[in-house]
Order: sequence, then C-alpha cells, then structure tokens
Amino acid sequence: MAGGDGGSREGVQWPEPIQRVQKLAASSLDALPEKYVRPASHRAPLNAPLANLPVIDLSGLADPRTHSSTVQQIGDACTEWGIFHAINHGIPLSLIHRVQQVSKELFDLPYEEKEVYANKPGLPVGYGSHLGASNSGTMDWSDYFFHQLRPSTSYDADSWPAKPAAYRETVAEYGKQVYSLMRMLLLAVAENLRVDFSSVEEAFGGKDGFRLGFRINYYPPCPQPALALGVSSHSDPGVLTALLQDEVGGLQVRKDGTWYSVGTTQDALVVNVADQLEIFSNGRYNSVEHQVFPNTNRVRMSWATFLGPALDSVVSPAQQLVDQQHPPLYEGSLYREYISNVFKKGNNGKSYVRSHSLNKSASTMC
Ligand SMILES: O=C(O)CCC(=O)C(=O)O
Ligand SMILES: [Fe+2]
Repeated sequence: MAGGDGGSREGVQWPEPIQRVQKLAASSLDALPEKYVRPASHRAPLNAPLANLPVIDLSGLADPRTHSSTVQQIGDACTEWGIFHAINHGIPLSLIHRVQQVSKELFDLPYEEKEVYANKPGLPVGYGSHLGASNSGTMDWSDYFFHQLRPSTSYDADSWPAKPAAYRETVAEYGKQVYSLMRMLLLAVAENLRVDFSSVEEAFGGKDGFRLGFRINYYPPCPQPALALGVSSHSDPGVLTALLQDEVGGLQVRKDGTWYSVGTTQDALVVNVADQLEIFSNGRYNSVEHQVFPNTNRVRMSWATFLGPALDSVVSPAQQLVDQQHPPLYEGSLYREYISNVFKKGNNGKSYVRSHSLNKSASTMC
C-alpha cells in the first residue's frame, strides 16, 4: 500500500482497539465513558468569555489604499492573539459549501466503508480518532479524516475515500485555493516582519517545499461535555492554519493564561499562527494554544488546512530578526523530528515549541 512520505498504513497497530466516537455517541449513553473523562485540571471552562478577536478583511491586501493597514492588522493579530477571523478571503462560498456537504456525506457512510481508511499510530493520514501513538491515555471526543495535499510526493491514493464520488476532487480544489490564500498571507507576514519573502520560502523548504495537510474534525454530541474535550489543548505544529467551522461553536483559545471562546463568524476562516512561524519570527508572533469544548446536543464539524515546512527544513529565528538587542529565543529544529514527536506523543499544550525555547524560564510556564 502506498503511503507517500507519510509511511504505510500497514504495520504498527494501536495498543487498544479504536473506538469511533461517532458510533459511541450514537449508542444512547447516559454518562461519559471513563476513557474520555479529563482530570479536573485539564477541563475546559464552562463559561469562557468571548474572545474579542480581530476580524480582518483580506480583500484590503489587493487594494493599494488599504494594503499597508491590512498588513499591519495581520501582524498585530499574529502578535497579540496568534489568531484572527479572515473575511473576504477569496475562497468561493460555493466551494466551501461543497466541502462541507461531501464531508457530511463521508461521515454518514456506514462504519465498514470508513474503516477501510483507518489510520495507524504515528501516521495521521486517513480515518482517525486519536493523534498520539498510544490510545491508552484520556481520549478526545472526536473523529477525523486527514489528508496530506502537498507536496505531491506525499500523495497517498489509498487514503482517499472512493465515496462520496465528488470528495477527492472537491477537497483537492479547496486545498489549492487555501494554498494560494496561505501564500498571500505569508507575503503579508514577510512584509510585516520586514523579512524578504525569499527568506521566508527558504526557511520553510523553498517554493515547492511547503506541506499542506487537511483535516475534517467530527465532534459528536457529548453526554457530559464539561468532563471532556473535543480536541485537547495544543498549538498547531506547522506555519499557518486556516480553519473553517460550522455554526455550532466550541473552539477556545488561551491568552495570558485565560481561556476564551471563539465566535463563529459566518463564511469567515479562522487563521492561526502555528509553532514554526512563532520560531521563525523569533517570538514576535504567537502560535495560539487552543482546544475544543464539546456540545451536548449537536454534531459540530470543522475543516483545518495546515501549512507546514518541508520535512527537511531546520526552522530557526530569521537572521534579520536577530541582533544584539534581540537574541535568538529558539534553537533550530528539524521539522521531520518535530512533527514525528507530535504524532508520537499527541496534543500537549504548547510543550513542543517551548521545548525549543532558549529562554528556559518561559519554557517552564504553562
Ligand atoms: O475544531 C476546531 O475548532 C479546531 C480544530 C483544531 O484545532 C485542529 O484540527 O488542529
Ligand atoms: Fe489545532
């Protein structure tokens, strides 16, 4: 079975049988099964205040009269929150609605048809319910489908469901459009950081080196949401993430130690800074820590597109951002090792990026 650079889906097995949360939730549970109960210190706040996140009109980038102020808004959002709502992002709404439709049809298929694409520990590509290589710890209340869209060498034909018929083509088209948007955002980032765009490209593996991953997250209704997490706390490991969410809500972000809930701005994308961009910006930008609070009555879905560096990139603070007043705050790290650690160990707040911090007092903060 071809595995692209994601490896093969044969081989290592999960230590315990994988339980699909969608199936569990459909079995009329009265209480949350033990495996999903978080220790009290890791539960989400019930009434997290709404985050007053910037809403940025990305069409402003193309207009010479608003270009600079839009770049400034993007830079400020990346520094202050590490996340913002992007409106007028240029991705056709008809395409977004088709992605949502084929994704719903996929999750509505019988389990036997989805299990053909079941993923393996340490390799997220395919149908999954757990990220780390061990499924013996506390589990997240969600299932997902993950695809690696770029580079072309990572293409794994076997991980693409045959049904619904329009799925592969629709997701591939969405991936192309989000990739163009990500490149536009990176141009704005380069301008804001006052770093040549060619240095940004080089840092992440060259023009054709970028990776693009796509994950559909499926959060079934949860019998005791206060005890569980849909996705446990983490920052995304790559460069930038563009998230599409439905109207249900549940995403929370942590800023200065406080959890806030993120609103659902219709037809907007939520864009967030991920770890490699925090490192490259030498800490000017903040990869946002986030988690998902489950819903009692409704299924929630979200669609995350992850831009990441080439596996062989060693990402360090940009040279232009380091001088005597601004010493490097992170050591360089090989992305192949970084990501494989995340896939092995699973979500763990901002621990991965902090483990590369040269400022040890910051690295011990939680
Ligand atoms: O579902 C969400 O709102 C967030 C999902 C997420 O954090 C992820 O897929 O990395
Ligand atoms: Fe995430």
